[in-house]
Amino acid sequence: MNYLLKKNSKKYRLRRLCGIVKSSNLSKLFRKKIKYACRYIDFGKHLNKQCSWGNFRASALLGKYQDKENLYVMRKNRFNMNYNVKQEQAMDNLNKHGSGKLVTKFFKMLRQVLQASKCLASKLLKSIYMQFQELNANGFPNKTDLSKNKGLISLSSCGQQIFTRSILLVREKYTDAKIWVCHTIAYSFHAIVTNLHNNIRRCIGIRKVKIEYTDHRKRSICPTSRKRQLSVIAVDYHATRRWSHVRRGSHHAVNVHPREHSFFHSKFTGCIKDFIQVFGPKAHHILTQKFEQNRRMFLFKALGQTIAFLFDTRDVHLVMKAEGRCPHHIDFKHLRVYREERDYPLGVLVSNGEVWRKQRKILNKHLVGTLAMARYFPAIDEVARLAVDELKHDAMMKKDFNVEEILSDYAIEAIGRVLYGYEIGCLPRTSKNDFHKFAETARINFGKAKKLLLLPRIVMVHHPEWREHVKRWNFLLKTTQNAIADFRHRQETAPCVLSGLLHSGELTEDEILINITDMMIASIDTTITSIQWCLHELSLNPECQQLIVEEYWNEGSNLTYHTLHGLKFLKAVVKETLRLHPTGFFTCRLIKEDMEVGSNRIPAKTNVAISMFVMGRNPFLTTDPDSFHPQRWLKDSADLDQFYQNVPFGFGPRMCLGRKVAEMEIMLFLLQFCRAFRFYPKNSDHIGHKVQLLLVPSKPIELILSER
Ligand code: HEM
Repeated sequence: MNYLLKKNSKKYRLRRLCGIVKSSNLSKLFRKKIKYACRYIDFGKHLNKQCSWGNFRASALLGKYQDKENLYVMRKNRFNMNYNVKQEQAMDNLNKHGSGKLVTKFFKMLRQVLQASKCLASKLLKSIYMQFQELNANGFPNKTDLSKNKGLISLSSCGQQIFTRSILLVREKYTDAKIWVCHTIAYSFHAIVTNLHNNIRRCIGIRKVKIEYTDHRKRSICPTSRKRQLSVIAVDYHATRRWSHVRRGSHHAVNVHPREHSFFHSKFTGCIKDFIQVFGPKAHHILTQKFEQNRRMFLFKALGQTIAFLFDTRDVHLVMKAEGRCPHHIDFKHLRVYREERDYPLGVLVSNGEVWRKQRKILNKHLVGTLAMARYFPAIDEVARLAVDELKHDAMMKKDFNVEEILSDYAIEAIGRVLYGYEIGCLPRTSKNDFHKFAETARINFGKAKKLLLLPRIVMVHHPEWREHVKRWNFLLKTTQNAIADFRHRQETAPCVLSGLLHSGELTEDEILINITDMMIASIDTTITSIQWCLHELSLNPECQQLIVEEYWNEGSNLTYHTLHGLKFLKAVVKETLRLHPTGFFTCRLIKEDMEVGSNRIPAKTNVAISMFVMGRNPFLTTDPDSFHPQRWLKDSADLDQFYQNVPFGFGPRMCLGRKVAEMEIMLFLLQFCRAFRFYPKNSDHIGHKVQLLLVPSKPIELILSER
């Protein structure tokens, strides 16, 4: 019969109620009274309907306490605790009407209660939501907080919406957290939880939820037992701790176990528009939005490609731990196809697996060790001084100068000296040469790459842009070939990467050609942009400029590679700038094995992307994430969250090959620049970000310089 009635209709609920009452050994008269009284009961249109249904049913069952005393106890426990029903009014009613009319009066009172609860429940909802917001802002409770009772949130057993919302909030942060619920009345709780099922499923985007009722010793318990009396919800951070401070036996633990869920049915899937935007100028903005919505992961699936963006440091750490000896990078298809068609080796940037590992090991010897870096220090220091001298000269002659132009010359010359060991003619400035053209071509290539990257191979090689791409790459390789030939003709050069590679004979000529070209390309724009951002932040914070200079004088003016690394504040300025403005704003890995991210399973061979921009500004990892505050890096910490806040060069064995060179270039330029000038922004315009494969300033950074 019930099934013929529309679900959730008043009549349907009534029938169900009667069914319950029947089974609870009540007198015939009592059942009749209930039936009658039900007509007057407000089912809580303004509340979540199912939620008032849960309360009502629980309350109705309690109606079997027919004597005055018990009703009072029930009323006190149940209603006064949660709904603030006026006790005296209820007592008056009881006294006036006596026990004969008790049942009818009980339902009248219940109606009042439900009406009163409308506004109270919404208040409660608000307050619990606020508590969660506060917890969100201050970080979720950790073990210590839990033991101090922080993180306990009182919850009305009626608050289905609240409960769902709370679970949702908790799950956003800790998907594998256990949710502990201690409740007022097991009956109503069970009803709510059963009804909640659907809501939870909808909210957290999983298909099936298995709910287990266990006590604090993990023993199964009957959900309909009526022993428990407390109304608390809390989160056990690592699901290892028991609620020792909650009275023994006074709570139930409800473990919400998501059943295994297919990754490809995740509700956090972006549409094709999102996917294209992720390669557009507002990509950083889109990712920040997705992070705010989903906190943990977001999936872009379009044009035959799937990328899962991970936002949580724990997941990123898992990726890093699982990547092994040979991390698999995203496929730079446009470069790979060009090289394969011409029988060139793929080089360290494009290759994967053992081929990559072999080359990377050899290149590491020349670009990563302290010994190698110390050898390049004098050359880069000299180029930094030359660049600042040029600026001083321009300032003295009151010439119009462009910091970006000088920075470009600096970046090309500095990497040129590291790779080739001789002056490549960009600083001191002379006329434009092939390396200027090389940098310009590389820049164009960077900008156009995304168009080709999105196309399938067969379409890509027939696209008009492909011909241009080939021409540009022919030029880039030719320039490197000429530079290598030039190196061979020279009698003497400073220590450099090329001499090391040629002498060791570990790489073939073609491998050297491709890797040197890639390194040159990878270094120029990344370094220019990073220095620009540093200058921008320092111009807004003149006290930091002063601190850099003071630190330099305190360390003693004899600068070497080792004393440079003693300049802690300068280092912190670079770190803080790259946290706020990571030039390469995301990196990718192809995961080799299935990975669990909360309730989702990411299958092996999926591209996983990690956004340094989003992680750097994650409010859960640091306080005041949008402000420039280098001091936060002055105390060393082994904290995982802090580590992943600052990964502008990537992480693991596949981390940027030129990290040490880039850091040295940036630090030396800033040091010389701050020693020479005080500088301020030319206008007060806000400078935002724009993505051109790299994260660059949305407007040119213009400075006013005054000599120190
Ligand atoms: C501030 C400047 C720089 C930034 C922000 C930067 C950033 C990055 C990032 C984020 C990656 C990907 C790392 C990963 O996937 O985990 C990368 C890779 C790479 N970078 Fe840099 N980079 C910079 C300067 C340089 C310089 C100066 C060189 C040249 C010596 C260079 C050469 C490379 C190469 C060859 C790779 C590929 C490494 C591999 O796949 O094994 N980069 N860089």
